[in-house]
Amino acid sequence: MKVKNICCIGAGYVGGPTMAVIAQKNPEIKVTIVDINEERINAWNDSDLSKLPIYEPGLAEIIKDTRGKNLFFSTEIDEAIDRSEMIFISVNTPTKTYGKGKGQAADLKYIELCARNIAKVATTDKIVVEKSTLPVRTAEAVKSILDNTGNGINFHILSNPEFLAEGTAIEDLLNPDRVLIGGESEEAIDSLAMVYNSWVPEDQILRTNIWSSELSKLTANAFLAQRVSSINAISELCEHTEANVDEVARAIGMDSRIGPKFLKASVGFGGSCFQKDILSLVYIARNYNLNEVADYWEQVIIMNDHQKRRFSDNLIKTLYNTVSGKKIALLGWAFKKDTNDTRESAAIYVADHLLNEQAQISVYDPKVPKQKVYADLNYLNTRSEKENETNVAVENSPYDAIDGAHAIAIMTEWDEFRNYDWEEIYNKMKKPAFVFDGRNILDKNKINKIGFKYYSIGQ
Ligand SMILES: NC(=O)C1=CN([C@@H]2O[C@H](COP(=O)(O)OP(=O)(O)OC[C@H]3O[C@@H](n4cnc5c(N)ncnc54)[C@H](O)[C@@H]3O)[C@@H](O)[C@H]2O)C=CC1
Ligand SMILES: O=C(O)[C@H]1O[C@H](OP(=O)(O)OP(=O)(O)OC[C@H]2O[C@@H](n3ccc(=O)[nH]c3=O)[C@H](O)[C@@H]2O)[C@H](O)[C@@H](O)[C@@H]1O
Repeated sequence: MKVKNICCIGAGYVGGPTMAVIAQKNPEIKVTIVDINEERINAWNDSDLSKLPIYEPGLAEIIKDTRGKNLFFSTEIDEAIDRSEMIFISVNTPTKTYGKGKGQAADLKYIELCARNIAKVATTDKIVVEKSTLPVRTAEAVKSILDNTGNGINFHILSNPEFLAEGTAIEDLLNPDRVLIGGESEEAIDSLAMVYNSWVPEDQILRTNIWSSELSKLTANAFLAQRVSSINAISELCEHTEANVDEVARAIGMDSRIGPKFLKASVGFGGSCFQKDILSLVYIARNYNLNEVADYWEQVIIMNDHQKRRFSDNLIKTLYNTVSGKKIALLGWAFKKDTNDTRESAAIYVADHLLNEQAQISVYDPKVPKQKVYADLNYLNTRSEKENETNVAVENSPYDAIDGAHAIAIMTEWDEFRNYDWEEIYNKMKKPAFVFDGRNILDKNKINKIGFKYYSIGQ
């Protein structure tokens, strides 16, 4: 069946870019993205494209091309559901913060609400596509809700996990390594494959059973995160042995069996998904009493927490064992470059740790607004909002952030950081001027020559 109307529930980092590309590549399909968050929908509809709720290179151009033609953003959820033959569920699936599985299991309440909503309003047959990342066997629950609370119509459930990375979302969507579709109904799978076929070659559209598809998404993220934790583990060993982690990464990455990607040592991975998805995998494994499997994957998170912690511990130790009253400038707050997303960013935890040691923090990030920095710190609940406000300054210019600072900590690998006038920065800082490069982006020789005391990861 050729689909004419698509609805996507969830106008977030996945729903927005994914549907924008689907709309651009399928001008004959009307795509409506709906969300309960009115403010977010209004921002997607803003005529000023710099106000879109998500920053992604290339996204604004596609929105400009498609919005109002065959791409629509709306809060009229029921109407969009009933009008569409295919409904993507792209809502958030965060780690549970309450009850059974607290701190580990994925919270599926938003998924269930979507399923109930679809069942309630749908009057014609629907293909329901799981776009959100879900624990393996969630489709069983979704199907049960749809079949038991629906109006006697047919629902086909597909799993179509998303593999885009933030900062390169548009590039990843336009040139995916593969599109994965899991399901039971060949016809439903064909309908979704046809949507992607407008730009993705058939041999890159992988068809599997629904459980393999659900589990592949968690597995892919677990493997990617594991590579980062593996190289970060080696980075600590490098610091004790005079080996250089970037050289080690290059040497092993040239082995075609290992490959060069995802071997960049860092202050620790962040982002909304790696930690949440591994925790979800660990929880599932424990539920099946597979404790060795659970312990194995849990270690990836333990290593990542250790890496964040040892970065700030090292900074404090180097600053003569105290940062009390000292100004520490954090360059970067986003969890990686080219995104305004700060979820689980290492910067939050490093700042929190330094604040516990009574440091004065200043922050500069090219894309993260001031209120987001405070919201991230307040969410931790470590101290009062007032204290965060007093001890943290968020600046609009990097030169203001570093003015009079004892140390700089580079938290995000924004390209612009490389090109700053580091001589001027040096002149404006307290001496000795320390730089802790959590991303290994600066030229060590150049920085040392200026007079900085430079510390990087794994070198
Ligand atoms: N952020 C990323 O790069 C990636 C995320 N994913 C997965 O995609 C899913 C969505 O992630 P994001 O887009 O980052 O989340 P997000 O939090 O940016 O967006 C989710 C949106 O869903 C809306 N929503 C929640 N419940 C709703 C309901 N009942 N009805 C209507 N709207 C509702 C929220 O208001 C929110 O705007 C998650 O499962 C995540 O694991 C997968 C690949 C990449
Ligand atoms: O499910 C998801 O949400 C997505 O999670 C990741 O994408 P994302 O988190 O957006 O970004 P990544 O590029 O994977 O980076 C994650 C974190 O690891 C860090 N990282 C990455 C690579 C590396 O070599 N070293 C390293 O420290 C990054 O700085 C960042 O903090 C995956 O790469 C996507 O395929 C997946 O769809």
